[in-house]
Amino acid sequence: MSDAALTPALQARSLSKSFGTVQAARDVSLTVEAGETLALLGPSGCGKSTVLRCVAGLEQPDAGQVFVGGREVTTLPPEQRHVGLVFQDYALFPHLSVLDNVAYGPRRRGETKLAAQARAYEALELVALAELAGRFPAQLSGGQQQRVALARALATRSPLLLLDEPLSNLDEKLRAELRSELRALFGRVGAGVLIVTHDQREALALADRVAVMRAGQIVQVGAAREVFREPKTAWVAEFLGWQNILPQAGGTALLVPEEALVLGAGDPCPVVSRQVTETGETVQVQHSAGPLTLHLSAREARAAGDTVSLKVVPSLTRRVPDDRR
Ligand SMILES: Nc1ncnc2c1ncn2[C@@H]1O[C@H](COP(=O)(O)OP(=O)(O)OP(=O)(O)O)[C@@H](O)[C@H]1O
Repeated sequence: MSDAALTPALQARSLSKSFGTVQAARDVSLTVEAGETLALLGPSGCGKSTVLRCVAGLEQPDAGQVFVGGREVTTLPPEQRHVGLVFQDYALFPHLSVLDNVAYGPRRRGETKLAAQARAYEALELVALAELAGRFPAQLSGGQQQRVALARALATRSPLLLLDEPLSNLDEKLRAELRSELRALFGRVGAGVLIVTHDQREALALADRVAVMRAGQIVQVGAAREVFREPKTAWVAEFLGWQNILPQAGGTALLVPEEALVLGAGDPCPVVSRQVTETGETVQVQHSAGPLTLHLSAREARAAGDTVSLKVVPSLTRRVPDDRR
């Protein structure tokens, strides 16, 4: 492996940033390896965009350092950092063709018109839009415009791509389509990708690793599946969509995954509420361990009456600190 492949695409070291009395980022450190996608995931206002903006050079951190491809860029302006940016409002130039929108960056950095356009074509091919190169932004769908914005970032050939909620302006169908396209695209491009999102599904679908942020700090980082399967605290579990988090004595909580629930065994538990879903029903039952939510198939739902026999397999549950307040 070459040195370039070993050098991380991004290293952020102990970044802190305050706005007045709001500490938007507190001692945030993260690494994005070359070819890796890391999702920065957290609720609205937790500081995700602030971290991204400090990395991009759109915000100057109060403390900490930023290295892109091994080069320190902490005090450099955005255009000298060699990063590709894609933001929520991916504002394309309306008066330029798709090709010229994508060629704009390379052109500004001094490439000849021909070289810049060749590079733009290459980037448009990566996002499967080369045949629309002659159109103007107003003649494209929202999803196509978003792909042009991506192509524009790809045309920079930066070792690091920064994406802030890149799919948030699209409808659900397009989001689902682009999600799977993006993952394949990131794989082909080989750049490191830092993607900011508050959408758990997006993080799981797109990222190799996930860093969960809360109130300016990273509270858990790891392989995406591992973080979703093994949240370290009750707050992280709740944020990631876990439904069965039972408060316990001593400031802890019991995490009960669905696979720890065995239907048809154990005590009969009263059904407290039930809701029809696409695949069956979601029911809440009162178990001796506490209230539990479970998803029943249509057949199981038909068999369930006012009570459901339910056993919790203790070895599949986990006790974690309850830090939700
Ligand atoms: N330029 C600014 N001036 C003042 N406060 C700011 C500024 N930018 C961000 N903040 C504050 O810093 C905190 C973190 O904001 P940030 O935009 O980084 O959060 P976020 O996690 O990206 O949120 P969202 O998902 O809603 O975009 C918030 O309390 C926000 O109000």
